[in-house]
Amino acid sequence: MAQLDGAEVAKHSTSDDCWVIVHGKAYDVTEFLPEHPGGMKIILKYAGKDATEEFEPIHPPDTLDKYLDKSKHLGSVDMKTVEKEEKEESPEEKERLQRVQQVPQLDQCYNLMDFEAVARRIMKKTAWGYYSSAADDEITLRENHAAYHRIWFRPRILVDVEKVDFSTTMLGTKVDIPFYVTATALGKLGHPEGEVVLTRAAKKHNVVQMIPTLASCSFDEIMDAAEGDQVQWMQLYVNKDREITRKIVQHAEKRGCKALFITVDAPQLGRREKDMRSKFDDQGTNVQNGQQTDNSQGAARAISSFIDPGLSWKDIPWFKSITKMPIILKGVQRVEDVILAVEAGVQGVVLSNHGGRQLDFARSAVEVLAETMPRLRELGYQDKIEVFVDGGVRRATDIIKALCLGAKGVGIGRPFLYAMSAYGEAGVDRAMQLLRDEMEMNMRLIGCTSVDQLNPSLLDVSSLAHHGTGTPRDYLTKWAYDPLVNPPQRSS
Ligand SMILES: Cc1cc2c(cc1C)[n+](S(=O)(=O)[O-])c1c(=O)[nH]c(=O)nc-1n2C[C@H](O)[C@H](O)[C@H](O)COP(=O)(O)O
Repeated sequence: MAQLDGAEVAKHSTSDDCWVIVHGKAYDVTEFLPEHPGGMKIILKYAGKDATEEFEPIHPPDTLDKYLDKSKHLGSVDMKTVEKEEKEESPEEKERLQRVQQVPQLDQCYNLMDFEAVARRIMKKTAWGYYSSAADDEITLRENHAAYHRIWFRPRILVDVEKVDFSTTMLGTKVDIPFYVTATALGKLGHPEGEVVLTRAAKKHNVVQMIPTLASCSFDEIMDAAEGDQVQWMQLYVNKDREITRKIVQHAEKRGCKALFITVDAPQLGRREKDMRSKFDDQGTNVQNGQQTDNSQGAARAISSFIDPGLSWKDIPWFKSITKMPIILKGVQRVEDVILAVEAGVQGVVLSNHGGRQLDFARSAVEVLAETMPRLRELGYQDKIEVFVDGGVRRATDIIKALCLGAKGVGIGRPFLYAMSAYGEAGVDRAMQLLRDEMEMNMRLIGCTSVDQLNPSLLDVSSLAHHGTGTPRDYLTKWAYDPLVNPPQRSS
């Protein structure tokens, strides 16, 4: 079949007749336009043109093969005949590219928050907006990390802590350190290779990677990037069309995924205003000219219209009928639902509020954990289910606190995205190594040599449930004795 000419494709550039080019091939998307989850405007912006750069971070490469009828695949395009759009870099983009040139040396990152600081300065606005955003006023986003600061250690002393081993098992898989890479969508917003960067770093540190439904890479690309007996889990957003969900789950099991994490806290994706704002700007929608603004709610809403808000406990038996993989409910937020999960016969829960991206003012996972484990022990359920937490974990002390309270392990999201976005695989590798070094030191300092010694007696959680009550200002110290504020006056 002769190659299509760029000028020919350019003729099809209206909402009644719309062709786009992706990865050197032309597609007739006219009938698909009204169904596009991200709205029509973003496609029409590239009507008759090459849309690859915009398409790439949001859609796995096999998207068009999977979801666009073959009759709309028009064949390859002679890209030499496609007019290149001269993109004038905005002043902000010029400044950002300068900051990229001045990125700090990787070994100047000493903790996970350093990666966030660098990523914030160098990431594209859309990417930073999507990764960093959380729901509404982002109270829960901040509470997720702050809650760990309300837990204090009661360390043991005079324990021989020369040999420390913090390996453990999660859902039957032996891991070197009790965290896993949790599911976070759209990896290619931060790095051109996307989620496979996390796969390689997870292999190096023998930690598990959870593959997101909404990955930029295709599921098979991420599975293929795994090496040897590397373990990966599948995170699932349940589709309204259960046949699609069945196919995804059974394919994941066939490919060797070792567990199915069903996300249950997102019947609708949360309202993430930073994400919405950046999408709004990037589309150059000019509300001043009275145009109907695109109602795309940012990347999140654009990619999630398929999620079934009707998912409920009555669906669990169906999931157990279509897969032998252990089933874990990700996004449980109260002990009553953990008990229902045990009674529904699932193998685990992740206590999580989606990194604060869903219901604002949901409690932190670690607070729910402190409520849950004593109740499970009362009911004799503590060995019937594996309990994980995620959200706001930024230090090994956070991991140790969660394990002392009874978690099997913790999921970590944004820090690895930021490390990947700023420094690629080397960044994720360093982030994991930093956590490993912190784990070794802090296990020693609390007087433990293995994970099974971690228990609630090592913690003081008496402040944990006190949300946001700071300690009263000690003005006496501040004003009367603080030499920086009131330097001693020379006596006359
Ligand atoms: C940061 C982030 C988190 C996402 C995430 C995308 C990003 C950029 N996405 S989302 O687009 O739909 O919201 C997912 C997702 O695909 N599926 C999911 O189960 N959790 C998703 N989460 C939540 C994630 O699995 C953890 O619950 C959360 O990241 C833990 O908090 P930290 O980021 O503070 O570690």
